Amino acid sequence: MTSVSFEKATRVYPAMDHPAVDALDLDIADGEFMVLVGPSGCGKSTSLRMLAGLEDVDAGVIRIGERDVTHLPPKDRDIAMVFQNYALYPHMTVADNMGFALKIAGMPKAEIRQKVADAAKILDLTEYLDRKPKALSGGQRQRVAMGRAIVREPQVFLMDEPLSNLDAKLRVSTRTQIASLQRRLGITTVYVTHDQVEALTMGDRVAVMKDGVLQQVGTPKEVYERPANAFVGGFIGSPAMNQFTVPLAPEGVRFGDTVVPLPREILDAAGPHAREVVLGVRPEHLEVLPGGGRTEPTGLRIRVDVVEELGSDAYVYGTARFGEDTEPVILRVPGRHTPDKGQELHVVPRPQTVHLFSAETGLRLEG
Ligand SMILES: Nc1ncnc2c1ncn2[C@@H]1O[C@H](COP(=O)(O)OP(=O)(O)OP(=O)(O)O)[C@@H](O)[C@H]1O
Repeated sequence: MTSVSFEKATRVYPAMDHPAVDALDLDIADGEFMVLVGPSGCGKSTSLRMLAGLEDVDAGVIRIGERDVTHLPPKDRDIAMVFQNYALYPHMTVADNMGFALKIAGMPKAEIRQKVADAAKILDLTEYLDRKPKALSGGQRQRVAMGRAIVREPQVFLMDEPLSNLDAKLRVSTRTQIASLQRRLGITTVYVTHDQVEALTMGDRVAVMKDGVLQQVGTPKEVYERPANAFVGGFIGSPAMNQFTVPLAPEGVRFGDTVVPLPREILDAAGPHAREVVLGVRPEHLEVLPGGGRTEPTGLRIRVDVVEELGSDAYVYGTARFGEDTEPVILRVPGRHTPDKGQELHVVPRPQTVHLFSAETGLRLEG
């Protein structure tokens, strides 16, 4: 059983006014693929480096399985790390790069050869074993870096943005390969990325961080469907969730000249003194009201600025007017109903799809 746990793990770099990682509590199960995700500077690499033993832990404890590894040197942790730049030795062949750690550990040559051959087969690298890294494509180099980690049969894989040097198309295919390889090998993996799409498509669970603080841990579906706060709501999902600060009405929230009704428990959760809340609506959950009817159109008025055709769907980038203010809005509409630039639309959120966050704390308001 190789679980990993961070227990109030903290790293404070000298000269920083807040911890780079602030009392991180995170349990990763045996065999789990956990993705740490967040914007640049949120502390995800520092968390991974603390787990690897490459960074001091100023407070708290880190465990791999039952072992307290907080102050163990990297070599005694039974981990293998895949770095962003792959860190391959240019003068060595692929086979020597992959077997290097085993050679240092004193493993007999025949055994090394066998392990390297097995890993090369899994990674489709057999025909490249005698080449030097410079004679490989970016994707092949990435696989050699993976191979070097696999041959060590570690208890835990650590990966820090391992796809960032690949072009967009290769990144998509490689992330599927890594995720299925991890599932086949069943080795507990901690993976760092700033790319939320990568996080959602690869992770069994994702841990979202901001400013050194863990915001939410959950399955991709959980963090997408029930973001714990406005930050997670805005960070997870592409294009981003629309967020509007709107006034509360007795039965719901005022959205343009329409009241969007909300269940009593959610309104109560906003608190007796709240006058405003943050309404989060994903682009696919804003419905365009039919125009040209006899009744006055209601909802929120939006002017269309840009339309991005995707074939089956289109993204509509517009501007909404809120009293004196204007706010950018993104809608996803079926391709056959694409509006024109400059057109005015009236939209309302589909019932049961809105997210409500406190205007003061940003926390999700629950019923
Ligand atoms: N060696 C260091 N000395 C001082 N500050 C550091 C050091 N390494 C990182 N930091 C700071 O700690 C914070 C967290 O950095 P970290 O590299 O963990 O973030 P990250 O989320 O991985 O970002 P990125 O995606 O840009 O790599 C940042 O504010 C960064 O500037």
